[in-house]
Amino acid sequence: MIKTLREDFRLAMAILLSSCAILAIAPLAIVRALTGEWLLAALDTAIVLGMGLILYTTLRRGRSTAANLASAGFYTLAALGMTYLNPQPMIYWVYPVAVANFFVLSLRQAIAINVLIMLALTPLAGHFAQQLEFVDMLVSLALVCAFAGVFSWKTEDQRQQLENLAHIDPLTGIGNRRKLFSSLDSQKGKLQQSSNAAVLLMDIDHFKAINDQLGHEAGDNTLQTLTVLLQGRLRAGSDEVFRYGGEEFLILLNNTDLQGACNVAEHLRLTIEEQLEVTASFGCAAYQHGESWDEWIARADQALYEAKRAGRNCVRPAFNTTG
Ligand SMILES: Nc1nc2c(ncn2[C@@H]2O[C@H](COP(=O)(O)OP(=O)(O)OP(=O)(O)O)[C@@H](O)[C@H]2O)c(=O)[nH]1
Repeated sequence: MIKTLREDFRLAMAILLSSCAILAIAPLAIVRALTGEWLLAALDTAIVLGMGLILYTTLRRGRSTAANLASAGFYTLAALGMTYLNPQPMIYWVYPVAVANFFVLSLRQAIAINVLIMLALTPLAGHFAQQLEFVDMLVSLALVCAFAGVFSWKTEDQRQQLENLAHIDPLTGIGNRRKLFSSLDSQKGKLQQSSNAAVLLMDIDHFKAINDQLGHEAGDNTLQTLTVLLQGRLRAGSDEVFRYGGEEFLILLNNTDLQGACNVAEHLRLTIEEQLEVTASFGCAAYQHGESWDEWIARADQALYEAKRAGRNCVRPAFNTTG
């Protein structure tokens, strides 16, 4: 869960906001009950319970999109409800809510929900002593939304750039080892349920000789050409290729058993031999129920080692260690 929170900024924000809202509103509910403001006290209690429920389900599921929409919708409606009951002081709750929407929802969703908030506030114009006061409130709310929107858009843009830097290999433009593990984690349920996925670990043969004889740039070009070739031969949408190490690539094949994986590897091996000036060795391993990602890849690595030992330019399967 801690890892998910570190990686999912919006989920972390939703959890932080719900926790803060509960801590801030619970004492208000008690004070209002003690001073006899029963309606507001009941509404505060409903908000605390609702936020508590959302917090609990968000923490249990660890997924952001639906939980974030639910929590944003809930606290927005709560703030509007409070404002309708007691417009003058309660309208100040609309400001943090409008800002929070930009950090919990996508930019479009936040803009849409904040426009709806402004529209929902217009019937309250009559509660202000002067019309200008109400216009002031709407304009200041729009300004706060504009600043929060630009800030959250910029933050999201920078977060995306950082994520790309951390996950994409700059030479080949495909995912690196970190991206592989985050991709495996995101498909965890599917992979572990179907137990029908395989990895190919592929290593170029005698790659050092290419660097030594033709230069590092020629070596780089080979890696780029090979990447394009691999991408062109795999099933778009279901297979993924990652740069696992220097001249080592990992191919993740969904809905593929060991025999199918070996067939794909053999096809790739022949294509590389025909079209490039290098050859490659392959180790294949089908996912074995209950094993960790590291154990799965280690079996493919052992099979690759056997392919190298057998003379290179060949494919070797990793047999299951159980059953
Ligand atoms: N040009 C280039 N070379 C790289 C890159 N990353 C790793 N290498 C080189 O890849 C070579 C790998 O060499 P080795 O591990 O000895 O393997 P090999 O020569 O392919 O031999 P076998 O794997 O046993 O067939 C090293 O010379 C690395 O410097 C890269 O990004 N670009």
